[in-house]
Amino acid sequence: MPAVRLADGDLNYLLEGPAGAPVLVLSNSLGTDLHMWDVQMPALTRHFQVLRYDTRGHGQSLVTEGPYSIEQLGRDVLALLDALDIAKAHFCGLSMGGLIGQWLALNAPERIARLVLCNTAAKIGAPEVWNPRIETVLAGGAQAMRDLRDASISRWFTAGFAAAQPQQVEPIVGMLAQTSPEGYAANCAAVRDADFREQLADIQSPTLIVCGSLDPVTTVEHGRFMQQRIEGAKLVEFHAAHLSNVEAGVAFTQALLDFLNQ
Ligand SMILES: O=C(O)CC1=CCC(=O)O1
Repeated sequence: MPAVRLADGDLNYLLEGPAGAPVLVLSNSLGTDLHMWDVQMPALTRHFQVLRYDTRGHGQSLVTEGPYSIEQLGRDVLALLDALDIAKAHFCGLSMGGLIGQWLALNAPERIARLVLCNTAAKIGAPEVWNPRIETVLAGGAQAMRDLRDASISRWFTAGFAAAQPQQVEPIVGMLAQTSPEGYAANCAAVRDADFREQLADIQSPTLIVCGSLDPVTTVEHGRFMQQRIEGAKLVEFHAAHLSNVEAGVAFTQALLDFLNQ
């Protein structure tokens, strides 16, 4: 797979779709990789050059010493755009990817055309959630990553979807088992430390907020909080848990296309 050389390692990416089409960047959630977007790709690449990448600490990308920060992960995206000579792009991020999207829209607004914030919040969870998880994976390594499986499935998918669609669920949870414990812990710290609640009103990019009505992590209320503060933001809600792009696949992709093609 292609990679861009950063100062401290290689960032893995895929760029697919017709040359000359507008660029859409897709940013993964914690414990997944760029293949979390596979279900969206056939439809999106009819309209866009889709640039998806493995966030630092995930997939085939560099794993450097943690803790990371959302600013660091946002600067990785800017380095990726610079390396590929992309001046401006649409950005769609889910959960941690949505935190990266908020940082980019606030700190590099000239690079972001339209912004899609999926299953995310201005602040996700509390240190009491993140610190024990960080300690557990750093102490337990690969086995601890495998042990996250059941709890992760129950946050990421509704019970009905997980039971009915194992062929969709298994590849995603497989990404978690493949994630470096050090990378995962470093990204948990980035999520723990991010808080955009006081800055949301400064976001100027046209914004779509996507929520899962059964998301136990980043709730519809978190989505409405963002919508109330980002001028003109639209909100759509799907019957889904945290990974709404997988669980509500077709409807999610259509909402994304409707918004980006406006
Ligand atoms: O804890 C989870 O697995 C859900 C989550 C929080 C941030 C993120 O990207 O995913």
